[in-house]
Amino acid sequence: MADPVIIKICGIKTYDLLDAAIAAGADMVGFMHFQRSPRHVSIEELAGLISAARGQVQSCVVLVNPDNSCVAEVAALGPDWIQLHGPETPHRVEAIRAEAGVEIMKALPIGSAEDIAQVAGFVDIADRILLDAKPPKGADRPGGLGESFDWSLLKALDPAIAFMLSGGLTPDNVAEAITSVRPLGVDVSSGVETAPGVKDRKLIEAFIRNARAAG
Ligand SMILES: O=C(O)c1ccccc1N[C@@H]1O[C@H](COP(=O)(O)O)[C@@H](O)[C@H]1O
Repeated sequence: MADPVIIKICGIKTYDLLDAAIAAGADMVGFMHFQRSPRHVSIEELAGLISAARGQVQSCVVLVNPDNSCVAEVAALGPDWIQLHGPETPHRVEAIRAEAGVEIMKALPIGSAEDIAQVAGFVDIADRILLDAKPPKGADRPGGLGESFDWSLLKALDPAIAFMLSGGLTPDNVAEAITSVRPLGVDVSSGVETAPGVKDRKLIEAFIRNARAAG
């Protein structure tokens, strides 16, 4: 029997919604530390949220092209994962992984067949790969826009490469995403919100229920 799909609820800002995601059966929760995100939380807030998650659900801090001091500050809080969601090169991912001493998930933007080719360069360097929709030109952030990409592009990916899928997932399309793409896991932010940065307990529950039913 295949392993159950990993479910990550990203962009959690409050203890209430952290509890809701845990109660609904999330495997991972994500906390954004990126000023331009509507889901941004400060280092002080991160400290509390990571502690509250510990032992209950895996925690993941999402950073965008962080400098060494940011990596050190976040790593000191003891998250299970750091997600790198910017234009970090394989060399930089390797350096951050060594510096942080926590597992690294590298997000890669997919918008065309050429984007598939870059994935292989990160497979032996990151602990996990996350494939997300490429943001439109001029977007003010590299993710969390609720946009999906053409999943059929993934047919060109080496089937031995395991990855998590994100970008525009919702309670309504997550089952189809799982059955057609067969990802290692799914990651959602906008699709379980009523407005940017405002998570909804019922949408989190519906997303996890529908993902579990499919996966
Ligand atoms: O959520 C954000 O604001 C964000 C900002 C910068 C980088 C990544 C961000 N979010 C990540 O984007 C994907 C997809 O999100 P969505 O479901 O399409 O809204 C997810 O991994 C978020 O962690």
